[in-house]
Amino acid sequence: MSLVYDVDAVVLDIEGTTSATGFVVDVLYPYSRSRFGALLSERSGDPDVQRAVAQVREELGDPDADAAAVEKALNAWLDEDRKATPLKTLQGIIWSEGFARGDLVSHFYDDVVPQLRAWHQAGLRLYVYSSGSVAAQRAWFTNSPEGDLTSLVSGLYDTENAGPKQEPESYRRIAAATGVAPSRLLFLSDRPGELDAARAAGWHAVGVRRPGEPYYEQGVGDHAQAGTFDEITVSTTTGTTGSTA
Ligand SMILES: CSCCC(=O)C(=O)COP(=O)(O)O
Ligand SMILES: [Mg+2]
Repeated sequence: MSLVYDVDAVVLDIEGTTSATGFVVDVLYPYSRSRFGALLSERSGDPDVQRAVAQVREELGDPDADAAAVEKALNAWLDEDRKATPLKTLQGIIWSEGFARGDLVSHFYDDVVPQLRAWHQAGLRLYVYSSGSVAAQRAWFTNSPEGDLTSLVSGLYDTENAGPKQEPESYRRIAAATGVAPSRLLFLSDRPGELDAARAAGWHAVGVRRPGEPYYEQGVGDHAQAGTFDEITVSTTTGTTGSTA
């Protein structure tokens, strides 16, 4: 099936779409798991840590949960791969420091970076909307195997600044923030619930189905689908580029 879109911006999911879930789960998750304890005990005065800990306590329904209980909850959510905002905030702090230190280098599928460069060159704006925190996204694009890609990206959205990925309102919020009309936005994701929410907000949506990814067998419902970014032709009749990531 030929996938051709005239839009002004492409919004990218990361895990399962630009990048392998296996890499996130096998490399990034253990990296954060082994560092939650130190973060909670040594950086409890950091405002981002404080905010995330308050959110964990709220989710637990226990305002007095101590550091051990908070760490236990974070590890349980990691085991379930639950995309809880405070978990993602704390992971983002740990990962961005790991990327800056040179412990970590991100992963992109081979077809992704050439296509992002081509779309950017053609005048399309590129945005990211991921459950991973904005700090994690910035580190991810800064520390790619192909060097710093942040100049390709015009903005970063996560569940904290935009809201849950399966709710149409989050996509309306992103459209308003970018100033791009919903009908001029294309969302690429591996998860049908996210594609449904984007479409309900008036966006174009394409499901990316890569063999070996968790949602590959389930498919993307009645959404248009692509196996790689090469299969998606995107052009813009009105767009201009810019990078604010
Ligand atoms: C650089 S973000 C790391 C991946 C991650 O933690 C995550 O939750 C990604 O979820 P997505 O919404 O991109 O599928
Ligand atoms: Mg995903």
